[in-house]
Amino acid sequence: MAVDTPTDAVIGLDTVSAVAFDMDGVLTDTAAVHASAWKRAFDEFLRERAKATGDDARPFRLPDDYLAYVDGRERLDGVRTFLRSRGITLPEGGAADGGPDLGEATVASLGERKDRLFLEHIREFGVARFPAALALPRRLRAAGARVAVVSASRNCAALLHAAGLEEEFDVRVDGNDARRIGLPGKPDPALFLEAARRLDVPPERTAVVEDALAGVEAGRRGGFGLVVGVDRGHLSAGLYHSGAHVVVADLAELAVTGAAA
Ligand SMILES: O=P(O)(O)OC[C@H]1O[C@@H](O)[C@H](O)[C@@H](O)[C@@H]1O
Repeated sequence: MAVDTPTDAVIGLDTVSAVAFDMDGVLTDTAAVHASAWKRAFDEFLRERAKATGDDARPFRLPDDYLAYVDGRERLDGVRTFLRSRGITLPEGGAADGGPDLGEATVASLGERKDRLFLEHIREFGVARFPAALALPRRLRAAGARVAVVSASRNCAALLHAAGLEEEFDVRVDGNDARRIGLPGKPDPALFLEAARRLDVPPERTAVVEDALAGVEAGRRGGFGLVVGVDRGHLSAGLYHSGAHVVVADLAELAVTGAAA
């Protein structure tokens, strides 16, 4: 992806009139919770597999494996993409498939194991939102812009509720919609395009705000008017490389100018 000259950290409502926000790592402080649940699920599987086959048991690396193969992707797509990076293919399995037993390990059972670990953590510790996660959508709506939340997660509605953000968006497109309507996950732009369609604003007049490389790539491939990368770690160069027009460390850095028609 070509790297443009970075633009200012400004959402100008003369050029865009809607903003689509990713959730995990952008609005809610949950990217690290996903990452550690993935690590526990994959490491257990890799250890068991190595015991049985003598194969490579290198653990899931944080943050590299998470950022490259799992972050922003739909749950089962994350399982497949990481396993592929280790040359491992598993049967798909199904909803009733479970059990951490090596003989029964499937794409679905690994995804379910991770989801159990993720939800255990959320139940125990709750969901924190970033301070500007409330202020920025409110500021945008007050200026006449429409706002959406777009997440690969099937837990999106529950997390928005737990973070006190469920009333703050005009439109939500999440992992359950993706499954129901058959939309491909990020880095495909389908989820963001669906949000723009529901907002009734063309992509070129919609901004995307994303922390994941796959999500930034989706925004750029979808022809969105402004793609903002949110760098919560040391990912700035990667976000620009994936197509971000501008990268900020937090939503609070984004200024809003003008008013939507
Ligand atoms: O397993 P869930 O809650 O449906 O989430 C799917 C994915 O959702 C994304 O938002 C996260 O970046 C990923 O880490 C996560 O795996």
